[in-house]
Amino acid sequence: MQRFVPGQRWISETQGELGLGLVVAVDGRRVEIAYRATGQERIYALPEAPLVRLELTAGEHVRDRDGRDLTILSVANDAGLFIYRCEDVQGAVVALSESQIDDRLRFNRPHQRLMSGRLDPDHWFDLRWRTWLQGMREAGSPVRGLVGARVGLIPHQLEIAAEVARRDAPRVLLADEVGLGKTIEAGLILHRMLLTGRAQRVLVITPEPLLHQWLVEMRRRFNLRFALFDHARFASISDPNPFLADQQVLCSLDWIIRSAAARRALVEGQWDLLVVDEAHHLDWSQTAASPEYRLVADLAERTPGVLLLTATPEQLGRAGHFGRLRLLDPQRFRDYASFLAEEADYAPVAAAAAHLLDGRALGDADRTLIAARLGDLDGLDAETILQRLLDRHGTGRVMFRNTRASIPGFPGRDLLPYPLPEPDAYRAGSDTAERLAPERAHGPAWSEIDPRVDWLVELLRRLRPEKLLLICTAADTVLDLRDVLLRRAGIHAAVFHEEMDIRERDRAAAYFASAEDGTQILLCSEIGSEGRNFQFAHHLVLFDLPLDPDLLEQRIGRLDRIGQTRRVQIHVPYLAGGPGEVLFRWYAEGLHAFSAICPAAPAVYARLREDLTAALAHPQGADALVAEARVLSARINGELAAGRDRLLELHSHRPERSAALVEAIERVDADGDLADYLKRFWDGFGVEHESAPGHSWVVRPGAHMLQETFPELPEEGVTLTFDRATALSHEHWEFMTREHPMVLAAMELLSASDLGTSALTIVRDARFKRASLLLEALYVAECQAPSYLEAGRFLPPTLLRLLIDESGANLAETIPHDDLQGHCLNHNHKLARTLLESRGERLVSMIEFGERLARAAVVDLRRDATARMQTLLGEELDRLRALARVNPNVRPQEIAALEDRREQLAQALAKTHLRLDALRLVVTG
Ligand SMILES: Nc1ncnc2c1ncn2[C@@H]1O[C@H](COP(=O)(O)OP(=O)(O)OP(=O)(O)O)[C@@H](O)[C@H]1O
Repeated sequence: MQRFVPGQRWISETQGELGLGLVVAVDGRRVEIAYRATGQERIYALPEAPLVRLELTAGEHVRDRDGRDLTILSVANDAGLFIYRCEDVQGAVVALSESQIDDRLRFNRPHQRLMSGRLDPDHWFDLRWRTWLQGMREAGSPVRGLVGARVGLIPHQLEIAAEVARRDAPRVLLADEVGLGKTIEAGLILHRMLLTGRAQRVLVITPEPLLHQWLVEMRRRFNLRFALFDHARFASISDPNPFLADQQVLCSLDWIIRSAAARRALVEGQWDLLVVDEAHHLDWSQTAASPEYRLVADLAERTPGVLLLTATPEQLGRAGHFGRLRLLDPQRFRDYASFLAEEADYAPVAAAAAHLLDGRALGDADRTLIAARLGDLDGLDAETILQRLLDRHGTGRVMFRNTRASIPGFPGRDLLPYPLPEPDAYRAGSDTAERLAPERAHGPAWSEIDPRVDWLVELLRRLRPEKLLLICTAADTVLDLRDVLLRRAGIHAAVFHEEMDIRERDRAAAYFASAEDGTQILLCSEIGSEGRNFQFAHHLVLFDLPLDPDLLEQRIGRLDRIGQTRRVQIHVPYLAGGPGEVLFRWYAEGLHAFSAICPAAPAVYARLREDLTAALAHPQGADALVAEARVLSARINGELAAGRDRLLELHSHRPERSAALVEAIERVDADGDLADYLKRFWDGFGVEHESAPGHSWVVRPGAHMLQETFPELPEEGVTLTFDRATALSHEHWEFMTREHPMVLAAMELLSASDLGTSALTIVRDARFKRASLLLEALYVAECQAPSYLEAGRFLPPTLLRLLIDESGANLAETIPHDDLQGHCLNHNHKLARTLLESRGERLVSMIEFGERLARAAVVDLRRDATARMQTLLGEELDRLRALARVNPNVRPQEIAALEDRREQLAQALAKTHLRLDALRLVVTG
């Protein structure tokens, strides 16, 4: 009789699908086994329990409960438990008690199963084969991580994501203009990095009003479930560092700054990737840095990957911009004065490059200017010169900025000004600030005399039922407006301001968004002007105007963003004759900032700030101010358009590259294989599925499921679609791609199980000799390496299919898997046994033939993968080294990391090993 000891691992002889069992209790007559992978428990009577002990030997591969891949070096016995001495992928030696072995261990030994007559239906063997093919396709795909997101294929976003995610520890500033999809770009980058294992611990920090939107976007578009940390959650986790309890964390900068304990824990959070949204709030000057800045600097110092997001990188001036770049690379951006000098030095070169961009030849002066940077230009075509300039461009490698001008599809915007009489009470005795914001200077009674109130009531009536978003500076104005609208006109308004908590704000935004019973208007304080998505509305009311032009653009960007279907109507009421009119004219006639983005606005504002202040105080100076602003902004816009911004844009989006990405994703989308594959899967597991209207499927647990649950399938079922366009218009349906968690988990479930690892089929086909044997063997070559190395790029788990005949020849090339359809013998145990016993010896030698062939094939695979890796990383290294000589943006650590990566990959690929995954004996006749 076997001696059972708690902690030992056993396998059911008759129900292998239960998975790997763990002895949890034993007495003289019974043993209790828990099968944790399938959530089952069984009690067996002793002594005849139908169980086989799991005994691994040196050289075998195993995974522990923490997911570490280990190779067994030797085995010892400690009071009835096997203790395996193992080596992990980094070469460290560890001891592994058998009780700690991953419950989902693949303990299948296909030849033993086959020989002992434990057979599965053919369709499982078939599904195993298809699963490996799917996995190989995914692992080797150049668009891995970009396919599974529920996003439209917008070229500039895909290119930025592919470029950034490719880098070792990317540290970049994503600075596309407002509403062009920075959140989507960040999501794509982290989706790809998570999927390939390059990142596991991700921290996203946003301003508080954007928390929920991020949470929802990550879940809905990328299937990423972030844990939203606030004070309550932090306090409820008793771990020494509560952040370590979750891998993907979202929290607000506001909360972190308030809580010293949370700040300490956050900095110790061991993140792989840090994302900071609305990063222009991180204030820095040469003499001081804000607490927010200092916190992010601490985090950025300890985190390999950093993405900073801002639509208005220079909102708080050039120094602040430099400060943010410094967070990304403190060595490169060490000194503000040299940064400014370098930038100034660069402008004429970039202006010269603009000639090339326009297809014009370089004049002598421009040629000399560029040659001074690039060396001899003889023999170089325009494309090469531009390429080199891009590589050496000042902030090129760390900053990406796309502008609306380069992205088609925005419907445009119209300005609708409304001059209104300024009440006498506002004019008398008020200073400029008070006249500019009378609603804040005159107490709650302001709404009784302010003409903007009646105007608003009238506008709402006229536009009903169209929705309006109103933005003003202060929460008090929002509250006063809400009251007066209700009192005077019976209009209910939703409000959104900083004194509401996050749930109240989200509720208000949803109330406004609701098409059926939502409010017509949402009254927002400035807090609503950042990051939020309100593009379902087409009317924006600017109840007052901010002084900072970036803030104005943020406000307009709530509606003028991707997804807007109509021209945005910008309604601006202002009080005529006073500073309100001056400010309006400054934007409307000086900067033309309402009708389109004015890239020059921050620079013009910086230069004419004092003149603006003077004209606000003395409105008669407005004409001169507006004229000056018009000339200056035209000039600066012209310079920007002709000069370095076009280089930056080109660097941020190279159409030929992004077109290739779009095409590759479209090819994957169009491939119908996935639907067919999943249907087989669902059929096998007893999951019900039926097609439903509008390119959708309804999938739900069946009455006779193979196991209690199917991964990622809720009890009530789901509606899903394989079609991207449908998924975009039906956001509550699952978008099923090969990167969807259900697909990945199902594949993992099958390949980790025993299902389909041994089968026996009789195939009647005139092409084959009567009663001869063919052995279909599925081998998998696997390179076990730490996931950050992305060894799968060069050698994904690779399926080797062999079809061995009795003479030892491999017929796999001539007879494809799909040709071997027949009658499987899993229910005819008697015939199966007779066959296996009578042909046992032959079978053993066929297995040996197969083994030899597979080993030889692995040598080739290893060699080819290593050569591919050396070539690719060698080229990348050469390029980086060449670049580092001329562009200080290339960090020395980047080069060292790449060299190290190449070395580690070479070692890992050399250890690629072979595993027999499944066997099928085909009897022809
Ligand atoms: N590829 C895409 N497919 C579908 N929707 C998209 C795509 N890109 C962006 N959007 C939508 O367009 C809007 C703007 O995108 P996003 O919020 O990422 O822009 P942003 O640049 O971060 O904006 P802001 O500057 O306001 O912070 C969002 O509603 C987003 O969901």
